[in-house]
Amino acid sequence: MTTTPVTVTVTGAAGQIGYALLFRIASGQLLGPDTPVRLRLLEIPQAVKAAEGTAMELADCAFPLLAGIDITDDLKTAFDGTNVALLVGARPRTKGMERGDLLEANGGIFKPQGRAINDHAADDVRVLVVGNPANTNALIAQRNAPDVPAERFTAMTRLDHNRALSQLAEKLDVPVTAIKKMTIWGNHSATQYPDLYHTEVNGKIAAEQVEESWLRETFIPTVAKRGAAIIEARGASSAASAANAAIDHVRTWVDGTPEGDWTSAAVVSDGSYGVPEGLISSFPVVARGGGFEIVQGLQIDAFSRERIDTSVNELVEERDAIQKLGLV
Ligand SMILES: NC(=O)c1ccc[n+]([C@@H]2O[C@H](COP(=O)([O-])OP(=O)(O)OC[C@H]3O[C@@H](n4cnc5c(N)ncnc54)[C@H](O)[C@@H]3O)[C@@H](O)[C@H]2O)c1
Ligand SMILES: O=C(O)C[C@H](O)C(=O)O
Repeated sequence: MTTTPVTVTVTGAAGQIGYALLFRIASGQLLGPDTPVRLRLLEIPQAVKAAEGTAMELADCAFPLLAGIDITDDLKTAFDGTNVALLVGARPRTKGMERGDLLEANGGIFKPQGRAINDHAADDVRVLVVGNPANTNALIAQRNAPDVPAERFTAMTRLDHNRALSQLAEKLDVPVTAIKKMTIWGNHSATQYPDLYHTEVNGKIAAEQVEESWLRETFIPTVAKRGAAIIEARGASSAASAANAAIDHVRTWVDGTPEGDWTSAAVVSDGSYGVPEGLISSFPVVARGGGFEIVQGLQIDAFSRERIDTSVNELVEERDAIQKLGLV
């Protein structure tokens, strides 16, 4: 067993995702059964007491791998020496709020967090942004952390990826383990493009095993609008499945993707597949040697091209909006 604990910072720790996430991190599901973790919980002052309650419950679990918990509303303390930063807390969209207002409100959160990560985090810090709008919040944080290698900032589309696996497995009546090379392209929003033209089910292309009408009229909208469907059904946004996807994302990032498969993550574009350089967009990625690499050389048909462009254009608009607001 490694003896030096890894410091994991979770923002929005008193929220619903925080509650579903922290116990799994402390039990070793994020970094494996041999790695002790020290948790740093960041909350706004009004929610620090609730975070303290969660910390009491964490203590009551007597997790052997939990080396300590700090709770704070101070950014420097939260990110001091952090190795893994899970940026979950965000300003939700409320009635009457325009997209620009949402980006501005989140800029007030992710700009200072990016700076604090830049100034205080460990040299090997890895950042996963979960709080919405996740891709653009990640871009704000990344651009405000110029000393941290850009590829350490990612945003979460693993939940969309997992949703796509599950929908396809149900349609074809196969276990999810029969499915490889699923891809989510673009933004974690309703414009995202879940792509079945490269996905393999038992070694054969998935798009050739389903009706085109199902793929276009059922599969894509079901995956892309699943978040809204959960909110409608639960009266609250997805929490346990979002926490699960965050665990999957970091675990894959650290451990690597299995041979012959890939996953989806929103990473800084290097211009691959016509996605403007610097945007944080979802791609098919493999994880190797502790980093994500965009899968190269896939043929993109006209239908997929249009779908990818639509989602990427939305990201371009969000980037332009945050530039105008002086957030990056
Ligand atoms: N990327 C995805 O796939 C995905 C999936 C589900 C939810 N989400 C998003 O994750 C975010 C969190 O969801 P939730 O259900 O846990 O929300 P929640 O409202 O239950 O919790 C959010 C928490 O963040 C805290 N917070 C707000 N501003 C903060 C700040 N500046 N610093 C630290 N903490 C702060 C709040 O006090 C609150 O406790 C939302 O933006 C949601 O839309 C993303
Ligand atoms: O919180 C939301 O708006 C939805 C969430 O991003 C989800 O995909 O479940």
